[in-house]
Amino acid sequence: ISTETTLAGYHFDNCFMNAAGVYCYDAAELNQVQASMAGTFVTKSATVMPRSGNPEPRYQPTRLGSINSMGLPNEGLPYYLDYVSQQQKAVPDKTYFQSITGFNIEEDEQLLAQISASDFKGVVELNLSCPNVPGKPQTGYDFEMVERILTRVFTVYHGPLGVKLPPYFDIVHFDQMAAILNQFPLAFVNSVNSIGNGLKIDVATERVVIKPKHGFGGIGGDYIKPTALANVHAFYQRLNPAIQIIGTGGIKSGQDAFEHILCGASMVQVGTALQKEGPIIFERLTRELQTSMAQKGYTKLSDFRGKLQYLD
Ligand SMILES: CC(C)(C)CCc1c(C(=O)O)[nH]c(=O)[nH]c1=O
Repeated sequence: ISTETTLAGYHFDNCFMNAAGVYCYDAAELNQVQASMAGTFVTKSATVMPRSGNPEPRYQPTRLGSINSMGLPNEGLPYYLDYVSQQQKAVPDKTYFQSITGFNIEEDEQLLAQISASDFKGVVELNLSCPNVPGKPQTGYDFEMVERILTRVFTVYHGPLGVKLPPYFDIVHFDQMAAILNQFPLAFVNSVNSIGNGLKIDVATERVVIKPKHGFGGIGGDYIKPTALANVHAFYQRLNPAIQIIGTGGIKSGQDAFEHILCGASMVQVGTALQKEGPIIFERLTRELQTSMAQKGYTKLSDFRGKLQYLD
């Protein structure tokens, strides 16, 4: 029974990997994912300049998941390009993901130009949950901006590239976003990023639990699995089949991964549960997915990928 997969034309021995932002800030963290049973890793979203991010506490685990307002702390794109370049030489038979996010179109273009000028041979994940013009919603919720960014991106960058999307909650938004995404030669769409601006309260102290943004932060974990599955399946139903889906959100068991793949995912990313359990989790998740598959007589992911059935 194999949990291998193919994405952007590359083969991966395992369909599990980290979600950007988790266990991917620096070499110390990335080495642990690289040494684990994960099929590959994605770096923390890199920006033009290194960033220290928001004041702590900025991440808190909760009983059912997590809340974070990290503020994009990262070492800057050159640091990650150097690390990936080392890994491409040390472990050449794997393909790596570089996440990036600019604060405007010019920065996106600058980041992609840096990647083109490097020896990077992997896959780019453009994080569209980044802030935009003040007073406007995050990029992923500003549809005209998404179209402008992707038009520019595919004019300047010609390697395999996908986008990390925030969750959508309205069928018309699935339709509108799919109509935009289908215009571009995207390798993949990764749904979902955390559900934005949730609030976790410590009732004993009657206080919020993270410092930035008066305690408001992105929500991950069990809370977001139904939304994640819906976004994965909505885009799987609507996108050109050449655009594959990465499923992220609420995966803490092999069964959760099975559900994402049943909805159409070709790769699954783990955030909150990885943060809690560490990279050893990939052994448990792989074993549990294989068990789910065995119980149903499946031997490979394509036996059931996207085969969610309806009641009609
Ligand atoms: C939320 C942003 C800081 C604008 C982007 C980076 C990011 C962060 C973060 O660095 O706070 N956290 C998430 O859960 N998802 C993200 O995409």
